[in-house]
Amino acid sequence: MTHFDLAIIGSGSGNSLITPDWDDKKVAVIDGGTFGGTCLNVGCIPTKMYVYPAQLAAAASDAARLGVDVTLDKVHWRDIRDRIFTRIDAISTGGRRYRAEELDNVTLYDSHVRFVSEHALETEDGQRITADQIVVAAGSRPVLPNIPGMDLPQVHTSDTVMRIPDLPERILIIGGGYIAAEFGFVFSAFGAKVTMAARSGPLLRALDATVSERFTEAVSKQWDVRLDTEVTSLMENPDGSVRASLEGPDGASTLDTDLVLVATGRVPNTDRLGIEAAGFDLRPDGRLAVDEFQRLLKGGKPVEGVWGLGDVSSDFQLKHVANHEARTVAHNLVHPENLKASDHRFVPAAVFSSPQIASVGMTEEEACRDTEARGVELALAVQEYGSTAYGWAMEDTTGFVKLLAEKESGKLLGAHIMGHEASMLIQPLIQAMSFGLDAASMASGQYWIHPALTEVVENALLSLKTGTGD
Ligand SMILES: Cc1cc2nc3c(=O)[nH]c(=O)nc-3n(C[C@H](O)[C@H](O)[C@H](O)COP(=O)(O)OP(=O)(O)OC[C@H]3O[C@@H](n4cnc5c(N)ncnc54)[C@H](O)[C@@H]3O)c2cc1C
Ligand SMILES: NC(=O)c1ccc[n+]([C@@H]2O[C@H](COP(=O)([O-])OP(=O)(O)OC[C@H]3O[C@@H](n4cnc5c(N)ncnc54)[C@H](O)[C@@H]3O)[C@@H](O)[C@H]2O)c1
Repeated sequence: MTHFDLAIIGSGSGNSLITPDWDDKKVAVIDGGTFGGTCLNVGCIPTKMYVYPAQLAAAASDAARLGVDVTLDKVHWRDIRDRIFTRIDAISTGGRRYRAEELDNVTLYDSHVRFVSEHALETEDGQRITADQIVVAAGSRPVLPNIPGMDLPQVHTSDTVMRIPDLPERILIIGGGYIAAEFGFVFSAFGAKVTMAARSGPLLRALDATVSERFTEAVSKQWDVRLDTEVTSLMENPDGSVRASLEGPDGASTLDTDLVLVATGRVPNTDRLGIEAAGFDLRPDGRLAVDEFQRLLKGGKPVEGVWGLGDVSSDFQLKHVANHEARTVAHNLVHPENLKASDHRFVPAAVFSSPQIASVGMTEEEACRDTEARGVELALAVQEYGSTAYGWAMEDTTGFVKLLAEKESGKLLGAHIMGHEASMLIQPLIQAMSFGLDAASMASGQYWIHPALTEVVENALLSLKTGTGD
């Protein structure tokens, strides 16, 4: 048995916990998968490294609208793939080497571990690790629906699809959430024929209804979207392609495809952690229960010295949230007398598809419920990109900013943007919500560069006509 001051399960966001505070202490980092976790190896970073060239490829077909003929000659899938993973694999390998070989106080275990009690873990080969403090940062993994044929080699998840040898001619994407939306765009921009089977319509239905409806409408022009459609089985054809059986609003049909991407959500990795041996509380969806200080709970009470962060315990499966929670834990590990709480009030998210989407705060439905319950009036504005000078320059017909605020106070409740660089345009709105800036002061208390696209945000704020306006 080896005892540590700190043991961290998971080298994704967990890896950032080893601050200089631990230089003189014994730390174990334990990871049974690829060093660096999801975001680096199979998540945010490689996907966005595909999204950017996909935007370049897609620009070719859009340019003619503006009087510029651009032809897309070829997408070099292998070159793109190798450029991406040469960079990423080196970061993962270098990070692993640093932890494994270059720090005297850190021991790296390349193994899955399970809890055997509150403060004790066991590796796959039976080594016991105990620690004064344990952080569970074990992430999540793709969930595979129970469909016959899921085990065919042509069936991929986001874990494997980015490393395939060649761009498929036809791809069937099962699911209508974030991963489906991003890969739908990448593969379609690269020239594959994309079909998306979404069990329930419209796509991205967890987002604000206007976004979800208008996104579904926009991408239905780019790829074949089948709403309210279940994939009931997958079978291999003699030529190596796959025949999918679909059950949709018009009844049963079949579809031949070369590759299937399953994007039907992710489950927290708690089922492989021996949680029952330690008795920690789980949420109904399998996440570890934590309090606002990121302490694991047992019987509803915080457990001394055991913490959870990121996808394994969070309400949000987002890297910036995992990073925020890691900063909370990093502080709390060394300041037990002055615990800091995580702040989940204004968590933004972006979907890097085309059109791009970004949102923060309440959806319209949530804001209606919230304002009604509090007896205050709701102000709502939708401003089209096409109503601003930059929107004219782009001949934009799909982009918009939707804002929700309390009418009298001008307090912003939600912001939803769809269109060019939505993930950047939303940042001042996140800032306003985080620091309590009301809509009218934000609109008129600063210059907005003319004729930048940010004017669409300025005009949306002005359109809200909230009580604090002139
Ligand atoms: C395709 C895709 C695209 C994404 N894009 C974005 C994006 O653009 N923006 C965004 O904010 N988020 C994005 N996300 C989500 C983001 O990647 C995750 O929220 C984030 O990486 C979670 O970090 P984590 O530290 O909680 O877990 P991880 O980074 O997954 O780390 C968990 C680690 O724990 C290890 N582990 C698990 N169980 C055990 C065990 N029992 N013993 C030992 N080790 C174990 C795993 O091997 C893994 O390395 C994306 C996700 C995917 C899949
Ligand atoms: N840009 C980003 O921030 C980003 C990008 C990718 C992933 N992520 C994170 O990863 C998480 C997982 O992504 P995801 O797209 O897999 O999940 P998701 O929750 O966004 O979407 C899952 C989709 O699958 C559908 N579905 C579920 N079971 C199904 C079944 N049996 N058959 C058909 N459809 C089914 C759901 O209706 C939903 O449309 C996201 O929720 C997000 O938090 C973030």
